[in-house]
Amino acid sequence: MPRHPFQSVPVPAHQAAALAERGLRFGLVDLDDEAQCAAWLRADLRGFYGDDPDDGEIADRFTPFRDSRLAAVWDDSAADPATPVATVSSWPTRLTTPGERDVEAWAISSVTVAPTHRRRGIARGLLEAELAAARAHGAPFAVLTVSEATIYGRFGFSPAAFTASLAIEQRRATWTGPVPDGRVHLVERTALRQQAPDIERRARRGVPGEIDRWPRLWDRMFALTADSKKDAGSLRAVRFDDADGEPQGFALYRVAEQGSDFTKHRVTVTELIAATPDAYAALWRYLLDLDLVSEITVDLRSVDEPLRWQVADARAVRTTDVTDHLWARILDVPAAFAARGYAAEGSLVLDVDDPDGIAGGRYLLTTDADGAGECVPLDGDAPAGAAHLALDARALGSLYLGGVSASTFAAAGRITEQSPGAAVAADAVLRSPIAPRLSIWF
Ligand SMILES: CC(=O)SCCNC(=O)CCNC(=O)[C@H](O)C(C)(C)COP(=O)(O)OP(=O)(O)OC[C@H]1O[C@@H](n2cnc3c(N)ncnc32)[C@H](O)[C@@H]1OP(=O)(O)O
Repeated sequence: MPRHPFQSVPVPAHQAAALAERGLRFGLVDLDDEAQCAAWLRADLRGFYGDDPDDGEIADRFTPFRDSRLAAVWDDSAADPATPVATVSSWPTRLTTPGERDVEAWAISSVTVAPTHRRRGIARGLLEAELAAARAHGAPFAVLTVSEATIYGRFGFSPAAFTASLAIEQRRATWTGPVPDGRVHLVERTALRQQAPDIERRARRGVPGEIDRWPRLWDRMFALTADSKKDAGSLRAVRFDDADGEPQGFALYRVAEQGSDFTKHRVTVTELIAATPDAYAALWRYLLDLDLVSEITVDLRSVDEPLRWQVADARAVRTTDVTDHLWARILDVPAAFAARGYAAEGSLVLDVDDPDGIAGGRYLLTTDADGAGECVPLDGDAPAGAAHLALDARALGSLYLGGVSASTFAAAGRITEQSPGAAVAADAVLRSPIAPRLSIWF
């Protein structure tokens, strides 16, 4: 039985009919049909070149999908008709927005089309059906993380939050930041697993771009799932408790030897989550003080890490990669803009072009000095004094979390100022003091 109503939102009849004309069956996976679920999982893993799971692994690996809506395309004329030739999964999630707010978003994942069936418009059918399902559910956004940056723009998605990978030359990175009260404890990872979601919930309130994590993701992060247990031995866990003994942050890391020189271990930080600046400082200081270490690497960090400003030699914290990570597709402009906070009082008119006919129109966004905003469709002319911009739905999706400036987009020719100085005025209103970031793949 589906556990949630959204899992039964059907695929649109016209999409199913279009694929049926090509001899393909498009529909939802029956979550009560174990064989169908197993075949869907195998097709999904195959699509990403993952190992084919053995029968004993299937139930465990399928666990998170029990809370998702799963759709598939089957080709009854294929040699193995039971295994889908295309897969997609989706679920509603909370997306953190500027001003410590959040909005519902429709997360899309597991988009695969079998190599034998590619470039015939099947993924287009899946994506258009997902956007229809998201709207039927009432989500103002659809979000995803991408394997390639060239696929999803055509469906109205655009990068909205970014991540950085860091390589830290540990001996040059002498700690000069604060030394907070409280203690870092080496802890047992299964106990920390229970505390981690609460710490993360508090930590992510201030970080636009984060979405809900799910239980199996946590289990995997702590090497507690069948497929991650083999790596459990090398995983180290530390927790920071504040002066009152309250857990406020934790880090997970692995230490590996580099050849025969025992002074040059490499530390890979797999997670560092801090609900307070003290926890952040204490955990980084702990890592930078580890003995016998030459390098610390970490992925999926903010593009604007305070750490850079907490070490003696800022060049010891090297950014090795910056990439788009969360892609967003705006579906309901008034609902989306009512669900974030604003940096300043202002009045913006947005002329939004959306070739898919989803989010287009003229909107008036009015924000007050307390950071609240109201966004309504506007029939007439822009009010006097309002900053007036014309842009497409993708540009709007990128601006939404405050991670890309309107001025940069104006300079890039991606938005047009309809009133002088409109981009700078929009930046004053839309900017986020915390760089948007998403710290997981989904
Ligand atoms: C959210 C996620 O799950 S991200 C993961 C995406 N999946 C993967 O990377 C797994 C490996 N790749 C695949 O499974 C498939 O190649 C997919 C899903 C990327 C594309 O599936 P297809 O059925 O071949 O795509 P389809 O034929 O519907 O193409 C739709 C459009 O995207 C374009 N397109 C498809 N694949 C790509 C690509 N890799 N790069 C750029 N454009 C692409 C097509 O040209 C087409 O453009 P148009 O409709 O504007 O003319």
